Amino acid sequence: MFKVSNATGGYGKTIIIHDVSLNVREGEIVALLGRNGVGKSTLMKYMTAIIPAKKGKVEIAGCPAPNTTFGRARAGLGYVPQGRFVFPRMSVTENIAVAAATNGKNATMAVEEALEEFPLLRPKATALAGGLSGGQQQVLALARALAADPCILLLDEPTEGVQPSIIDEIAGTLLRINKERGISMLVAEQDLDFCLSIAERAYVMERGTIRLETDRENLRKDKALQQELLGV
Ligand SMILES: Nc1ncnc2c1ncn2[C@@H]1O[C@H](COP(=O)(O)OP(=O)(O)OP(=O)(O)O)[C@@H](O)[C@H]1O
Repeated sequence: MFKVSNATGGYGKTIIIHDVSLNVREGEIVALLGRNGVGKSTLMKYMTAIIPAKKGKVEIAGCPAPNTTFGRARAGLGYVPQGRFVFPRMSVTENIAVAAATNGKNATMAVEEALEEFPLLRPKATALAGGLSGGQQQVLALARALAADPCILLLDEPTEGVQPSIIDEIAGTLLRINKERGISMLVAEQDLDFCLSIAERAYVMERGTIRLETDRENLRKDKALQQELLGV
């Protein structure tokens, strides 16, 4: 349902990702693992058309993806970037309303749905997003992405800067959304345990390429692989 073929791109003349191909099937949660700097975020920026493609193609729900970031969002590609990038000077509800507008959704309804789905945001509804904790901003970034009704969600290091006690909650939330709404997910991470708790399948990146594709059981068992590719 989401497919990337021969993705090659980077910044200016510097190519960071080389011939990357992967797919996420309907209803699946797939991890994109790799050490710092291997190109996970760059690949996500390629998928969302934030950086231009030198080569390769992206398909969303079986159709060629539009060329622009906005077009891809409208085609059903949701994105929670690394560092979350909530709009800090907007309130929680304004952050959600802006995202709903992307898809021509009724903003009031989208805000109510989000507050229903993520009750911890309700007491903060009128607070500025910039004043929330890391975990709360992560939840807001997720709520914002969901407000546009994506069919596939890309999450870039959702556990980064989040207290360990909240990481399990984020895992539970992603599993619930996946199950209840059937949204497929690709999750870029360095946190192996987090990935093992949510993803059935994983791609492991090394130096801008996919080094291997594996499943949860193999990844869990293969300590040598964990050490070599992830340093854990
Ligand atoms: N805006 C940019 N301009 C130039 N080079 C960049 C830019 N962003 C990232 N890079 C380079 O691209 C390479 C891959 O970085 P990227 O952030 O994609 O890796 P990553 O696997 O997501 O790592 P991390 O876990 O640290 O986010 C690195 O060498 C990085 O220095």
